[in-house]
Amino acid sequence: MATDSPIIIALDYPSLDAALCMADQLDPARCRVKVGKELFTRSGPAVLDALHGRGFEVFLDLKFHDIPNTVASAVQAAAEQGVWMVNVHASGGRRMMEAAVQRLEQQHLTTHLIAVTVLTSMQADDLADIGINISVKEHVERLALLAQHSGLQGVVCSAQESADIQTLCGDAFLKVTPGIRPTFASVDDQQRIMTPSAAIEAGSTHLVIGRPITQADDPMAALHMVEEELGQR
Ligand SMILES: O=C(O)c1cc(=O)[nH]c(=O)n1[C@@H]1O[C@H](COP(=O)(O)O)[C@@H](O)[C@H]1O
Repeated sequence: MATDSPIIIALDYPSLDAALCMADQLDPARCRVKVGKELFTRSGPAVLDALHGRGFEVFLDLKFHDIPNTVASAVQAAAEQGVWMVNVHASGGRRMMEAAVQRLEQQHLTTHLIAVTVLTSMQADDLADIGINISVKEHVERLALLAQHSGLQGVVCSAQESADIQTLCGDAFLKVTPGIRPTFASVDDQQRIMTPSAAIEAGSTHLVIGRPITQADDPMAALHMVEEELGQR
């Protein structure tokens, strides 16, 4: 079931049962869901089947980063399981990203392929630690352009960079932004954050939201507040 909502709920849970308990409270007409490393490592492809069976479009967030052939094969495996979106790390480089794009094209697979630029938990000093001595903004811009030139459909970035990327890469290029923090939520381990409405205003096409909803005392009330902030309810 396709939805127009920009909201993607991060199902960061340690078991299939816990993830499905949350999914069963959600409506696939009102949001998409994201399966990440913890849940997929514990539950395997069964979680994808269960979520697809409930009508959800799924973002499989495994952030592949490896040699080109390995990443192309992993992206193909994800797409063959019918996921709506899958991601790689842009820092894996042009040849890695191009190999993944080519593989999807060769296999006639239409899964959206996007690239992580700089993780939303990172700041300039984290980049300096790994030998990158330019600003977060410059590095995100560089990786977004590289992803676009490699044929990807968009990037994962912080909403703080959405406006820049919109200017550089255009409206149609997807800006999938975690680090979303409604005013009622705690910041947790995120660094480059924005509220849902500010993120959309800045040009984000999709908002990834986890703990502010999944760890709320009343997750459905928290989701409702986000939808109200976005003028969806
Ligand atoms: O690719 C991602 O989804 C991702 C990239 C990034 O830069 N930052 C980031 O937080 N994420 C994911 O987005 C989700 C954010 O969750 P919360 O911080 O709980 O809202 C987590 O599942 C992260 O793994």
